[in-house]
Amino acid sequence: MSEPTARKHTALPKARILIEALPWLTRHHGKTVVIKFGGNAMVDDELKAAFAQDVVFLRHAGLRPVVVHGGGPQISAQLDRHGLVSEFKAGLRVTTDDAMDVVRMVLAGQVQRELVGLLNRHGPLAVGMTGEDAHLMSATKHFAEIDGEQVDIGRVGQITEIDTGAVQALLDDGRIPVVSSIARSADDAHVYNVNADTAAAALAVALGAETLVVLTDVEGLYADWPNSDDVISKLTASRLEKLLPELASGMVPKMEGCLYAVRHGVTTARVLDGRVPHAILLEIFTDEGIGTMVLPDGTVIDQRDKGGKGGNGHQDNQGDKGEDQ
Ligand SMILES: Nc1ncnc2c1ncn2[C@@H]1O[C@H](COP(=O)(O)OP(=O)(O)O)[C@@H](O)[C@H]1O
Ligand SMILES: CC(=O)N[C@@H](CCC(=O)OP(=O)(O)O)C(=O)O
Repeated sequence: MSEPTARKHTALPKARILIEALPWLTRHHGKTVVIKFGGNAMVDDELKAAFAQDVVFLRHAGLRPVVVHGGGPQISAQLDRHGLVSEFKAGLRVTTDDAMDVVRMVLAGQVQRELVGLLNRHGPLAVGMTGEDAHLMSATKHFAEIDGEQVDIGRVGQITEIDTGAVQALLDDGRIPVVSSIARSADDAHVYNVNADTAAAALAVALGAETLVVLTDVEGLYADWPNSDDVISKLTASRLEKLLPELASGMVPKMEGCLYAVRHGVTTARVLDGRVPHAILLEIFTDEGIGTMVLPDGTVIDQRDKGGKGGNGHQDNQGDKGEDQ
């Protein structure tokens, strides 16, 4: 009759793992988390399935997850099939009227549908929408700024207004909104292409989210990219602001989005490696913080403050203290 005891012992590590999550479950319960799922982190089927599991896990753990997705590589591939070139200026796609049709078709008709399908394998949870639906995102024309000049990049929008009503209703109903980064035009009958990082950050602020999570295809924000692969584990808004001019194109909208989010009420913004399976669960529910965490200025971070504001396994990065306080 010793078997039940032996079985209990073998299961103990699992219990420890669950208990490790307890402070995080307590802290995040009922909180809104906006997750940006990016194009380059989105190309592997196993990773996509793991991402969907993580988001459903968050929902069942009592959080209110909202997914905003990109699809840059998928858009570029489809434009190529149509014989249209992909050109980026200041990190944004130059979007002609023809290209806009393709962007909308790929994001809303292909990428979003796939994500909704993956999430709904776990139950009737995900509902897809674009920024056009129920006036979720309104935008006006955005001009890229290159060397101090305003450059016309076509139908690229800057968000002017967010109406969170439909998203809040879905969240209140226990659903997982999956949002494509296309905005309705505030001034004509057409739509605008919005960078998905920017859209996710704006939505996180409008929803009063606790956390913005941006998945990408690198470990996090590198301190001296491309010369070194030292990841900045944690930094404050002011330090990030100083680093922004040194960042290269793909990271610019991500880190600008993180900065905007923490400067407008979001408690933490995190950039995570979407190539790591279950990166979201590791980040949110374990002591091993991964990736880069951006915190509002003046946040006091204590490694022992498990489950407290900003206190998971993220190590202080040198130079992070003092200059930002
Ligand atoms: N300081 C930096 N730290 C990390 N990545 C950087 C940095 N500066 C530029 N990058 C580049 O930004 C890329 C991420 O942006 P992007 O490819 O647009 O991501 P996604 O497709 O996930 O939205 C990285 O693959 C890297 O090449
Ligand atoms: C204006 C602009 O550049 N829009 C992006 C929208 C998709 C996106 O942001 O996708 P990723 O997150 O995968 O890069 C684009 O057309 O590629």
